[in-house]
Amino acid sequence: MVRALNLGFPRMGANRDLKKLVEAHWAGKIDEQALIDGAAKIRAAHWKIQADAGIAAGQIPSNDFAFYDQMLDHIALFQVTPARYRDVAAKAGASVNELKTYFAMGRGHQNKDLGIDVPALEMKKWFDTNYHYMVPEFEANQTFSLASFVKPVAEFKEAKALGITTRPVIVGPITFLHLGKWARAANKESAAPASRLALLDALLPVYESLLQQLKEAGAESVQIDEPILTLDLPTEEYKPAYDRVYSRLGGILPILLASYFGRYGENLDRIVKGLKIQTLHADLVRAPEELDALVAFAKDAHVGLSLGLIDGRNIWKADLAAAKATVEKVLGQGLPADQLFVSPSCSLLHSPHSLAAEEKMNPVIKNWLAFAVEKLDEVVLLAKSLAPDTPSPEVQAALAQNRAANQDRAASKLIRNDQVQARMADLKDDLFNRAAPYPVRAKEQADKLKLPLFPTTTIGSLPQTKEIRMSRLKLKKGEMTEQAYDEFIGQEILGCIKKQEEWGLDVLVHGECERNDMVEYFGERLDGYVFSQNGWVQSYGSRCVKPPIIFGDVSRPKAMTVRWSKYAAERTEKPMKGMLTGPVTMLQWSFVRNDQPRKLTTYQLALAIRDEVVDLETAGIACIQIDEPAIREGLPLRRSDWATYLEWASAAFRLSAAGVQNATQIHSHFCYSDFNDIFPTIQSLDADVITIENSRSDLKLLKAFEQYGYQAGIGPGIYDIHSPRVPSVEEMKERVDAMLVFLKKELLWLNPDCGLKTRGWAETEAALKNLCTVARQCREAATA
Ligand SMILES: CN1c2c(nc(N)[nH]c2=O)NC[C@@H]1CNc1ccc(C(=O)N[C@@H](CCC(=O)N[C@@H](CCC(=O)N[C@@H](CCC(=O)O)C(=O)O)C(=O)O)C(=O)O)cc1
Ligand SMILES: N[C@@H](CCS)C(=O)O
Ligand SMILES: [Zn+2]
Repeated sequence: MVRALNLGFPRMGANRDLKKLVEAHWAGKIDEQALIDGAAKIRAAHWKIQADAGIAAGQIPSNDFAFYDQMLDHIALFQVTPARYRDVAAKAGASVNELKTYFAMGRGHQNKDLGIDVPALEMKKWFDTNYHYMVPEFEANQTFSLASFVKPVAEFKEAKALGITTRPVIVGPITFLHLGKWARAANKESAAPASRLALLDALLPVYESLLQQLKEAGAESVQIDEPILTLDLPTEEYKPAYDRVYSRLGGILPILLASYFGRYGENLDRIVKGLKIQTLHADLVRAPEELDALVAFAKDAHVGLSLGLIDGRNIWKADLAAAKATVEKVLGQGLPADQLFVSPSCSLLHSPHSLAAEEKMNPVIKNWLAFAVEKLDEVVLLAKSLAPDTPSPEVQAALAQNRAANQDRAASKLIRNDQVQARMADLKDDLFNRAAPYPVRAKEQADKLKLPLFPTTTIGSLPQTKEIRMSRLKLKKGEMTEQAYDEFIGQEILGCIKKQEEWGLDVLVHGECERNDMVEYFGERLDGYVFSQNGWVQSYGSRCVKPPIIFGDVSRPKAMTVRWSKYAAERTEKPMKGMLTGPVTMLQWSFVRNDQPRKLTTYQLALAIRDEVVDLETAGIACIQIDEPAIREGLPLRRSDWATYLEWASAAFRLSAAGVQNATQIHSHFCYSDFNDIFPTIQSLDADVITIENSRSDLKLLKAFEQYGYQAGIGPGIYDIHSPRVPSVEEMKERVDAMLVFLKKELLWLNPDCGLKTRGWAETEAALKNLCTVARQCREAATA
């Protein structure tokens, strides 16, 4: 029998229960025991959903739960907690336990009375997803040991007590080391070895002990996630490491080795071959072309295969007939059915919980979708359809429904817009380029905007207070009229303008208070998009996003932002920045149609944004920012695939921006500063000003701007907004002076990092006042 298997389930719960639980705990509204009990209830509910769906015994994951992040769980489990967090516990005494230390690593910890002020660990994108993980930090002489609370064992036992046999999931040792970094101090000491794999000797015994404990607790197998196997890896270094790890761990428990988000490629032959594993999981949604190689590998190595045929990264119903045909092909090649599993392509962490709560969605489109709970049903249905005996009438009916839904989608008039198609067929080259080169534009912009040296601005959003979010909730529930909501938003924008004028900022923003999210807001206003009521996906910690869904050709029925931008611009003498989300980020942070290449969808988005850019200009907006924070995260995981992506991503941005006059200043923003490997692409965007998140990065990264002779405006964030800490004038001035080593003063803009929406007003106000003081000091120094 081919069996149904799952790799991971979304943690947040049907109603973002985990978010509410941990945030209530952080706010001091519930104690630690209530948090722990609440989390156990969420886990129990999720195991039951999977068991009830029919995921086979032993194929349900455990330890996929985390209060904050799975990598952070491993940091705590292996006691890799950096000393500064252990100091928190020491200073705070008994009031700080393991869980508090865990949250301190996730979100930082401040207690002025006790002299504690530690920022969070670094956070990074999890591969090409919109999920973020906490980066483990290693000392040169790092030691590892199991914490007294062995979470994977505890959760396995917890499920077992509920009558559910699970397979614990752990992040593999090589992925754990690869995704980590050397602590700064270790970096400085030349004693730090070149490769973090040097730490394997110390780490491996801890994994052995963990697997041993899992075995003693009754686990029959373990899932080890090694997603770095989809990356380019230096074989000569990684092959011996993988051999060593899996020969030792594979001797303790049967291993399901899982990689996802792409192909194994040459790593299959060069690294995975010969490893002591029982089953190999492959993402056949991202890499269907790899099937034959996988089957040959599995036969040769006598290894089972988990065929990841149900898309864990998107929300479309699977084509179960095609998936069934794929499995039958594998069976036809002589792989025994009892060594075959059908599964989601990756953990369902990246899928929203369930469609059940979607009461308002167009039922025609809803019928095309599957969220996590529905994906489990697909996996199980696929397994049942492969049973040797004739499928039951229920199975046949469900398969027929699946076929009908996919046929309905393919033939639907809803997905096609002839006007969009006509524009797409007529994309002339000049649409992709500004009328004049940068130096000409810069002069016209300077004449128009008359900005001082070191112009100051922010990245767009200002604090989204509880009051703003509650007003939006009331509007949604019909408890507030649209008129009252609009009046409220108008007042909020006015407040934002007054504050910015008072502090002395040069280019103002309206504050984005009318937006729930920088992608969802636009998705709600574009045709070809549908949005969910409850399709939340974890982004980091307790923060979630609700990606809108692109189901058809994208177009803009009417202006999306002009009303509030114009309103704001008319209420100040200072330039007001229009604020848009760029086409690549719209694509990257949405669920995207899978029936045409992503490039075409991005160009459609670019045309819609282009129309908005032109309308903003017509409305008198002289600076327009097109945010592209996700352009780098969209980079394919394999270097050989980069060039194609970068070419169309850059073209899409230019298509969105190039419709304006020379005197209109196009800004763009990126949430990262390490451009070294894609700098020519950044240059090719031809923006007039770029702002980047930089305060937590090494200033040396700015060297690329000098090296490549960057000539346009550049605003590296001069303070970190991720903490309520207010940076002093001196501290920011020092940072600006250090930046001037790499950047010409004529090009430098002064701004904070992005994301002020997550901050409160008190610290925002104090920090931005200081930032304006720094600008004044810089100007005085430059003219002295
Ligand atoms: C820049 N980032 C973003 C990414 N992706 C996006 N799609 N958007 C981004 O901004 N990826 C990279 C980073 C990730 N960073 C963040 C930062 C912050 C959040 C965040 O704050 N998420 C919020 C949800 C935002 C939202 O949609 N808010 C709605 C309110 C929804 C809601 O919860 N309402 C409550 C009532 C209100 C209340 O009690 O506060 C309810 O319905 O019960 C809105 O403003 O209307 C979060 O809370 O998780 C995400 C990613
Ligand atoms: N304009 C957005 C960009 C976030 S990446 C903001 O300021 O929050
Ligand atoms: Zn950003």
